[in-house]
Amino acid sequence: MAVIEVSGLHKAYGDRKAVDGVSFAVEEGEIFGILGPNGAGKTTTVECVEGLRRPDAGRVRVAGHDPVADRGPVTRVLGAQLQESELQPKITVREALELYAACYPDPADWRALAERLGLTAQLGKRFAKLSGGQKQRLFIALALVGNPRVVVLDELTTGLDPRARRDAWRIVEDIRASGVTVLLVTHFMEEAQRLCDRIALIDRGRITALDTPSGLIERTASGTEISFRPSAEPDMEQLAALPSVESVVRKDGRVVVNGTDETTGALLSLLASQGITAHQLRVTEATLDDAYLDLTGTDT
Ligand SMILES: Nc1ncnc2c1ncn2[C@@H]1O[C@H](COP(=O)(O)OP(=O)(O)OP(=O)(O)O)[C@@H](O)[C@H]1O
Repeated sequence: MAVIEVSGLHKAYGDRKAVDGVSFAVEEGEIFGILGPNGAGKTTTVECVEGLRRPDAGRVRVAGHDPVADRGPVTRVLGAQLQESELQPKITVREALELYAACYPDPADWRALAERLGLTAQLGKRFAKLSGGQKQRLFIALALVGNPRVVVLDELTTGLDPRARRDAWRIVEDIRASGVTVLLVTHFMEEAQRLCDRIALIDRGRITALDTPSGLIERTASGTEISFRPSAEPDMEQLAALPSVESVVRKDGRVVVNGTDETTGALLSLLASQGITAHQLRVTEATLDDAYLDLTGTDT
């Protein structure tokens, strides 16, 4: 069942079309990624989902409710970690959690939440004294304290060091495992590939592709590259006739075959049947980066 439905969403700031006909549906229990370069319209899209912006046109529903007209019901099902959030510098972690918990009719146990997010030792610490990773973990806790069905995480790991980023990824996986649907905005490929069940690629206000990470990668022109030094000269025509082969070339004493995952096994069997050994074998799979460049023609 779709817990978020967006169809034909348009939003402009003056003459600038920030979102230009975006449609997607997020299924209950998935991590759905919105991936795109700066200024693509990601934040504007999720702000319309959160009810923070009124769409110029189109329909948005969160658990069947209109986020602008039905503010109350939407606030009860949706938790949000906003991009570049701030709290009062002097508020402590405990005070922030208590304050936010008091805003909901059926809040989560904030102490258990703090424990789950590794914040127990920081409960007495003031917001201004927290590290970047601790601040982000607090914002995730505040997004979860209302026991939401859906949580929106916007640029969660921007500015975090690699360790804090990996900690945040584990937390996102844990949130999904607890049954909460996640709408994740990011411009990090690795993050989208690792976490998301499905990804909408957005560029200049439009969705250019929507698929699973592996589905997006399969669509890319750059598939699997297999290269090796043959122990004896192979028959290049036979190599070119293998399944899904796009090209076979000789380069610096190596044979370079471009194909798909299916090509690798067939190639190794053919070489074995001819008594040829593939020395220094390298198999390179396309990544989400390649798919992104192929599908949008833009770098992140
Ligand atoms: N309040 C605003 N007033 C005017 N223009 C805005 C406003 N907010 C966003 N824009 C413009 O709308 C476009 C989309 O911005 P948006 O923040 O939605 O993109 P984004 O994909 O989230 O980008 P980023 O990754 O940089 O946050 C951009 O060109 C941006 O400059």
